[in-house]
Amino acid sequence: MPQFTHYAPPATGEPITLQNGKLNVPLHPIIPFIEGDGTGPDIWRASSRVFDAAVEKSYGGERKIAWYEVYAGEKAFNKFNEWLPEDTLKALTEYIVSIKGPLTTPVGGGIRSLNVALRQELDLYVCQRPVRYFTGVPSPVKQPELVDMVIFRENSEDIYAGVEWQEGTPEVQKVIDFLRNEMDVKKIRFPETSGIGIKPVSREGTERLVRAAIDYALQHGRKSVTLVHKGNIMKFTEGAFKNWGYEVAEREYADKVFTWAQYDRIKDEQGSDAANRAQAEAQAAGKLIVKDVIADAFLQQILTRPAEYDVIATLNLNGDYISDALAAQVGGIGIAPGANINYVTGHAVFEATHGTAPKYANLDKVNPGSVILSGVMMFEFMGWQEAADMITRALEKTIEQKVVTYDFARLMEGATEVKTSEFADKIIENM
Ligand SMILES: NC(=O)C1=CN([C@@H]2O[C@H](COP(=O)(O)OP(=O)(O)OC[C@H]3O[C@@H](n4cnc5c(N)ncnc54)[C@H](OP(=O)(O)O)[C@@H]3O)[C@@H](O)[C@H]2O)C=CC1
Ligand SMILES: O=C(O)CCC(=O)C(=O)O
Ligand SMILES: [Mg+2]
Repeated sequence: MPQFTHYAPPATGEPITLQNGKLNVPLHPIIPFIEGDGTGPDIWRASSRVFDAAVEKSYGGERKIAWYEVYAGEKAFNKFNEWLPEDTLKALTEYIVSIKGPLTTPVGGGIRSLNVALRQELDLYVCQRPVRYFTGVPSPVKQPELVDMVIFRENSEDIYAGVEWQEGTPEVQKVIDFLRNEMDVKKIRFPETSGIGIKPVSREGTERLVRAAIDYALQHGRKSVTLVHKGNIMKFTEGAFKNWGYEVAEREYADKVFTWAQYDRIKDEQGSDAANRAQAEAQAAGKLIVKDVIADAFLQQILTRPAEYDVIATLNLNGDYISDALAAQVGGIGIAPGANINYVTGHAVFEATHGTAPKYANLDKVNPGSVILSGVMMFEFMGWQEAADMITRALEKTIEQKVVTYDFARLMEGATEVKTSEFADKIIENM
């Protein structure tokens, strides 16, 4: 057990451990949580009551979470003069499964984004974000129920790695000189006034992400995994992501998948009819289809043909944009959950897709649904399926009763608008 300097774990409760690649969850697991900034405290107060009630009602007192508050963001800075204290990293590492609210990005600090820093420190290489429709939620599209996707966003590489240099600094000048003088780069349009960012995308990073997406799809009986990329332009990063994705699928899942790369090879050698036949046979045999689409086409097709997409594997920045776009399509960011996971070490930090929504801080106003559904994902990850299902059913019922927070109420006819805390009360009542 590591030594904690400022805040120690609760006296009762036991750690979750990893044994032979499987999580071992005790009856009273210690689970660290970060309340979050802005609307985080309002949302956490409401969500944690829902979690405790679901566990109590599902297991009659036999199981109970020992919550362990750890600090990051503004609360950590105000208490300890640090944005991301060492104790927090130790706790998230030691106790394996944790949950957090949204965190503000410090202005002018050394840390670019606390969220990205957490993902990098724990090497949480998958950002997993399921997107489905809940009956009754106001949506801007005609058939939101056709959206049922799970995004696997690469969480450790890409332009998000933060390798960039500011315009006008000696550092950026050095990089530009290197590119021009040693790498024969002639295409930087305004070299004297450019900032430069570097986009690393690796074979290992791609393979572990695509592996996680395929494993998930196979375990959950999904029909396809789509690699979303902009490889026609960024050939050695996003294009390589596509190629490496197909390679790992064919190499490691040969008897379980049929890829569009295979389709193309059959088409080249034997013609379209043979390729279509091969794909139809693979589908009839229950094989998972691994396909790809260019990111801009994907963003229009999720609106025009959402039923064609299922599990999505994509790079970091594409995944960030796609998460919010799909969340909006099924009714908004207020109910968009997520998780940052390392499927090898078992480490997982659950969190909403949205940010701190600072203009609503301390108004007890915003929708806690995203964090509540992130908790559902956490319970599923822990194998506490009964608690997860109880929350999902109660949330569905509450929305069907049109008891909703402001974000849904403003778009729904006949809705009863409630506060964050009252929404949680109603969910608990509906359990
Ligand atoms: N993982 C994380 O911790 C993340 C942190 N951030 C950080 O959050 C801060 C604010 O970012 P910003 O770009 O404003 O994005 P936000 O997601 O915080 O807010 C944008 C808008 O989304 C809507 N919204 C967000 N959360 C909710 C909710 N729970 N219920 C209902 N509506 C909601 C609101 O819309 P409306 O105005 O229409 O009511 C809000 O104004 C930044 O510092 C950013 O870096 C951002 C993303 C993720
Ligand atoms: O860390 C941040 O401020 C933004 C992160 C983000 O937008 C996301 O994870 O979706
Ligand atoms: Mg985002």
